[in-house]
Amino acid sequence: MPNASLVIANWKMNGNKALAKEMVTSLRDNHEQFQAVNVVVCPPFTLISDLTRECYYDDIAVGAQTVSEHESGAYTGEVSTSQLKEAGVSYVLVGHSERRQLFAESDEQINQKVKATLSANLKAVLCVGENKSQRDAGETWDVVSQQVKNALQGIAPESTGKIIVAYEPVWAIGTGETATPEQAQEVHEKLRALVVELFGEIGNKLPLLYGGSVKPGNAKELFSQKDIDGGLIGGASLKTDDFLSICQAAQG
Ligand SMILES: O=C[C@H](O)COP(=O)(O)O
Repeated sequence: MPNASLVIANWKMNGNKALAKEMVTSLRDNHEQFQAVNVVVCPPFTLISDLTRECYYDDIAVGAQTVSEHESGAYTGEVSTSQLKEAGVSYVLVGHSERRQLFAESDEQINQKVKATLSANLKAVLCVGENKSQRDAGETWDVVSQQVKNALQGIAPESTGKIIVAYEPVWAIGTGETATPEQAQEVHEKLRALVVELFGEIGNKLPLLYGGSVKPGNAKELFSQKDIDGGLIGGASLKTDDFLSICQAAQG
């Protein structure tokens, strides 16, 4: 039976004002069906104010898809943690595989972004995951564990309450090829042990999300796995009905 606590929508470079309104209206109207689930929507920067304006009296939080590791200054095109905070953001995705691949974000930069996010008292959603060739070579856990260790280097256990880890196998992102619940659980179980090793017992409370072609049809089974506490949803979060079904599946 699913008992997932957190579902995050990542709209990537999609969406518009109409979708922002439609999504919030739909989540609001159906909220009693997923009361036990924290729902976060991460739109493009330009739609953050639309979402925060619509959500401010609801139990829906707004997130950003990335952030600068710098506080302010001559970084054309970047957005800082304090600017996000002022805009009403409470979650930040850090180290999404598209940022790593397409924008060459390094482990060191991701570590700085996690630190900047936590210092601003925002929640950091650290994204990790192996690509197809790494999985085929049997390197999944080496890759994932190293990404987690590098990103969380120097983070004090006191910050654990503001960290979420999202396991997103790159080969499952936007491909329709979901990790099986067993494949996902296998990595999540190791992730659970790793965060306990890094932070102590409090690591047992750190939410571990699965992402990668989560759909209404597979969400319930994925969310039923012991160490899967919710999902990071891409494509299906752009369709109001699908996203709603996934939020309902999280509650069980
Ligand atoms: O951040 C979300 C993930 O990249 C998953 O995307 P997807 O659900 O379209 O596979």
